[in-house]
Amino acid sequence: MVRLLRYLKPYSLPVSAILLLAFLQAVSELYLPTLMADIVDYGIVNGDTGYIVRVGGMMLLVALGGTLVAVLGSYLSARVSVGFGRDLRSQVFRKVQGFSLHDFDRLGTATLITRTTNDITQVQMVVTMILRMMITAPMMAIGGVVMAVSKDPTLSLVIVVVIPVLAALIGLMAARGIPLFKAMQVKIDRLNRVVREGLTGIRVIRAFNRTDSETVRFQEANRDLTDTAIQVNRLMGAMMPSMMLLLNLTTIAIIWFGGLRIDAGQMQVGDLMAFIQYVMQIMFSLVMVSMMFVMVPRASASAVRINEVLAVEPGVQDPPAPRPARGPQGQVEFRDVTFRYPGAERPALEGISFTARPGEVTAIIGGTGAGKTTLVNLILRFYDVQEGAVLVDGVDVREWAQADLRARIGYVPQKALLFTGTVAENIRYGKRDATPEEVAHAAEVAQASGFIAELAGGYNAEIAQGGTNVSGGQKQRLTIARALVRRPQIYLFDDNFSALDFKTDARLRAALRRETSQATVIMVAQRVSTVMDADQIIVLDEGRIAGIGTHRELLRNCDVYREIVLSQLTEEELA
Ligand SMILES: Nc1ncnc2c1ncn2[C@@H]1O[C@H](COP(=O)(O)OP(=O)(O)OP(=O)(O)O)[C@@H](O)[C@H]1O
Repeated sequence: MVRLLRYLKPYSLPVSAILLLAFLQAVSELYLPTLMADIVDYGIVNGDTGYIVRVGGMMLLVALGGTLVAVLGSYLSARVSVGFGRDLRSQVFRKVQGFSLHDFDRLGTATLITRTTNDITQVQMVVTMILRMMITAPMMAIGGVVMAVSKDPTLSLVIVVVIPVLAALIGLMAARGIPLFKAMQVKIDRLNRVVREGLTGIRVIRAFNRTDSETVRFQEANRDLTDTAIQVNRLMGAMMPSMMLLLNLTTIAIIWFGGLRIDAGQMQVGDLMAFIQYVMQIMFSLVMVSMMFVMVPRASASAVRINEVLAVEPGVQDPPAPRPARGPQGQVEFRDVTFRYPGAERPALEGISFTARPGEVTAIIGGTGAGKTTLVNLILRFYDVQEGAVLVDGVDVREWAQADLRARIGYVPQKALLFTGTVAENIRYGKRDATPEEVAHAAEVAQASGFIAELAGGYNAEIAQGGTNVSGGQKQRLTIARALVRRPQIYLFDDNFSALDFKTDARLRAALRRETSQATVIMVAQRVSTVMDADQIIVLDEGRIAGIGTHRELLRNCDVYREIVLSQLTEEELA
């Protein structure tokens, strides 16, 4: 929690102002009962109307001043804590953006969302409280004790009895409340995860008639959170009445003993009235502190979760002095690369060596799980290799600045992903300042212009969240256009052609050949017809290279390739 407070640094000026205002507010509140006591003891007892008016006026002024500083203090602390929350959220978001894919796999998306939103809100709320109470509450408590003792030391014994009872009550509440608050955050995480899966997987859930079981899963998570929230609220609900009971009992005790002292002529009525108010102030400030005791543990549970994210050292980082590229533009080379996912038994890729040259098409073919996507991910440096090296333009990808490396690459992921926005905006994602002509050209090459023209609004047609209002093949072609518009030196196509029919696939590849004649093209594919005219084909089999060559060469000397070809030919012939 304390570590997060450093994000308050930019607000040191308003924070100082808030603390000063809180101090003034406490002084004014502590002064008021004394003025009131004076009115009663001197003004009323002596019947001195002039005195009453004078001191009454002063009371009004002090109260007005107190109100003003309180309003200003609240305003400033609201601004500071909201700003603090905003800064922290963007810091966490920036950090998460820099995560390697390992970090994402390890933490999980649902908890990252809760941590960026709900957890930060918890901390933000406590920051507001701390700002408002850090000065006020101790000052009111200590000042109240001093003032009460100065009014009547003997009657102050009541405080000595009441405070331990109050402390015990607060301790009891904290002991029960803190574990509950910690549990709340974990349960919110769980609910978020269930909701996310339930919403993103809605098609699969419906297709498999699992709506009921998903609803049950949601209800369980929901009920679990609700039960804990009810327990928390029960506790908070019990807290206020018990505190008020104690306050009222204390007032009765003070009036009782104070009355006896007034009877005995040892105390004045005004002083008794002031005394009651001071004791109230002491107890209220202790209640405020107790609220802090309850809120702070919840926020510190959140703070720990936020710090966990901020403390992650991204697995993939830029080198201190990135090396400029040398060698031919766009060349990709794998030098004896071995890569293993954390916790995996065997490497996903082992002893991979090949070179993909500019002006050539390098195709990668292999069964499912052969390691094709992994290979593409290594070129983008989504992961770092354990052995060997991946070189782009003759420089190890670990020595590149990640942004420079990726700026040279036009990547089309296996799972087509579009963003909310128009068709044109989605294509322009590849190049922010692309002209309408460039966008249209990219769409043309990607064989997307035909269906875009048929969309209501054409290039300005809105894409729904996740691209659900276009077909799988159309989505794929838009993601290809997005990569083409960059005109990069390296194209990475991760199995994007299987979603297309044979005719579109062939047309697209012919158009691509013209467009990418100078660039290095690496394409993962499932269909032999897609890879047949590639300059070199790499056959992957269980993470190893089973053969490299042209279609003809491989047919002659690579069993795995021949098997793939035969299996597909038979399928096509049968069809
Ligand atoms: N994030 C990950 N964590 C752990 N193991 C993974 C991860 N991603 C892939 N793997 C494993 O690595 C191996 C290679 O996977 P990869 O996705 O590269 O295969 P692929 O050839 O692209 O398969 P497909 O054609 O089905 O897409 C598989 O055994 C897979 O289970």
